[in-house]
Amino acid sequence: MNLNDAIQECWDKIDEGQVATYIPGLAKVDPYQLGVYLFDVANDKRCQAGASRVRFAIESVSKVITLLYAIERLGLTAVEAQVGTRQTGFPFDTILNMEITKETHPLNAFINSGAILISSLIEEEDGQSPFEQILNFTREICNDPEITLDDGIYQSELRTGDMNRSLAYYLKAKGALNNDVTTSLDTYFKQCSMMVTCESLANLGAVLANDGIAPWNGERIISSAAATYTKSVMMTTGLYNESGTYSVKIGVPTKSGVGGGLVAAAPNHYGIGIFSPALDHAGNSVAGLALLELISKELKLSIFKY
Ligand SMILES: NC(=O)CC[C@H](N)C(=O)O
Repeated sequence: MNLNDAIQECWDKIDEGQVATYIPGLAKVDPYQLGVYLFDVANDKRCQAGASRVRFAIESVSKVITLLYAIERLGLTAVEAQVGTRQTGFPFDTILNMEITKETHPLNAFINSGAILISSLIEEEDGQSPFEQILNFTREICNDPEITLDDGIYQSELRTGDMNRSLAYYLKAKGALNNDVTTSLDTYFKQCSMMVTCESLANLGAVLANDGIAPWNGERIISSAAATYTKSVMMTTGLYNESGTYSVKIGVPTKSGVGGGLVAAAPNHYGIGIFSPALDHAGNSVAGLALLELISKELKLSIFKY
């Protein structure tokens, strides 16, 4: 398929969304950007188009990476004991996700409470802070040594992160947080502020699509069980309350971030990274999802159909 034509076809969708304004560093981003990077795992081919080399804040796509890292460090059983795999009927950052259900543990790892909890599971090791370990792991699984923290975004997250603070204190009050509130939140804010490209996310998707093995060098980065678990959770909760909508429309495990990034992993086929910062009401990239839908249909990627 011609990716440039696909971008043209989805371009007008940008006008249906808005960049995230609740984090000032993201409000400044030009909405008129759409980029894609495709990593064909089966045939070891890559192609890209549009704003595929632009760096943007990873935001909630980092929740995939910290989940994988926590599973690698603690084991799947230990992580499953701390966080659920259920959908929520509420936005990703609300305390209702925990208060309504009266559960001690967050419903899943991709709402903010679940992600803060996962970040709290990672402990300082060999003098490396939890964030330093996450950054190193991100560079490895995204095959991108140039990923760094953007201080402007990080400061922005700190300034406007009171909702996340309330979630962390709530978790602490319930006895669910594994580290102190300050460290857990700092790790979370920093992981959201890492700067990636479509290629970095396509590489992450490619590892997941390839059952945990990096297709660029044949080395296993994560266990098969971690890859399977994470893809399942991406399918059911990766696009928040719209996960069901896109399960039907796209049918590929996908995770979004409010920086406009999307990572998709089509098992045994493709790792896909997409960037377009204008978001829908749920916090998902509007043009990005339109483009992913087009790609999924064209390349026959839905896991439910083929
Ligand atoms: N959905 C997202 O990408 C949210 C991440 C953002 N840093 C927040 O905590 O609100």
